[in-house]
Amino acid sequence: MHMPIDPATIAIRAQNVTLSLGTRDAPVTILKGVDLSILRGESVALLGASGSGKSSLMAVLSGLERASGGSVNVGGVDFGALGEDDLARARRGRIGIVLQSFHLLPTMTAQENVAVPLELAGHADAFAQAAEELRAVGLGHRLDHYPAQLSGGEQQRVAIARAVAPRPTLIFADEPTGNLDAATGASIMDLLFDRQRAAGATLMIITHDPLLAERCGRIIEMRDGQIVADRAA
Ligand SMILES: Nc1ncnc2c1ncn2[C@@H]1O[C@H](COP(=O)(O)OP(=O)(O)OP(=O)(O)O)[C@@H](O)[C@H]1O
Repeated sequence: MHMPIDPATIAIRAQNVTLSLGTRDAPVTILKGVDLSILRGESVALLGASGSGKSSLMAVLSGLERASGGSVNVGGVDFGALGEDDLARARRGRIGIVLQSFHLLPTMTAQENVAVPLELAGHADAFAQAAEELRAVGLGHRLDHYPAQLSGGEQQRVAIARAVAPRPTLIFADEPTGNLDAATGASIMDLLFDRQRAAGATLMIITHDPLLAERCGRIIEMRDGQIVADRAA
């Protein structure tokens, strides 16, 4: 018998999501009706050819981009029903994002980079907690270093510490190992899974690496703005 899924266990529900960008005269339809439910605690790999819409889907699911049609519900919150301020508030502390090119603030130390989202989320002891998070990713000896003084792998560790520090329920990673050599990338993935488990978070990773995808619990494949495959890894 098909059991209905308890809504409390659903981290993300997307229904018939479309996304059109470009100009009014030359609109480009990027997402063409995406239906997707992701359970709390799942780890999901998003695969697909370049231009298939992976980053766009992640942008919509993380509230960075608004869907043109359909609905996006994250943790029971309907993103489409929220104004800009409420959407920003809903995202803060709930969603952590790790990107391929790290996106650390160059004028801030590692500790300051990690402390910023904690301060925004209202943590009184943001700096002490940031140091703790950096120790958890093996960078306790690099607190006062600026991004330019860190290797790519170290910068990605800082970015992961920053993303997970506010204890988000959702972690999105867009090709988090894309700029790293294979060995460094593998250790970064170990770390990401470790921090996901520690936070009890749901994880979605965009990757071109089939081996990395197999380490996730579920693999979703996109083609031309649609989901064409969805299976357990
Ligand atoms: N602002 C925009 N205006 C118009 N088209 C866009 C815009 N942003 C993205 N696109 C187009 O949408 C399509 C999907 O892009 P997206 O970045 O989501 O793909 P992707 O699967 O993540 O690709 P990659 O693996 O190369 O990062 C591409 O054809 C891209 O050119």
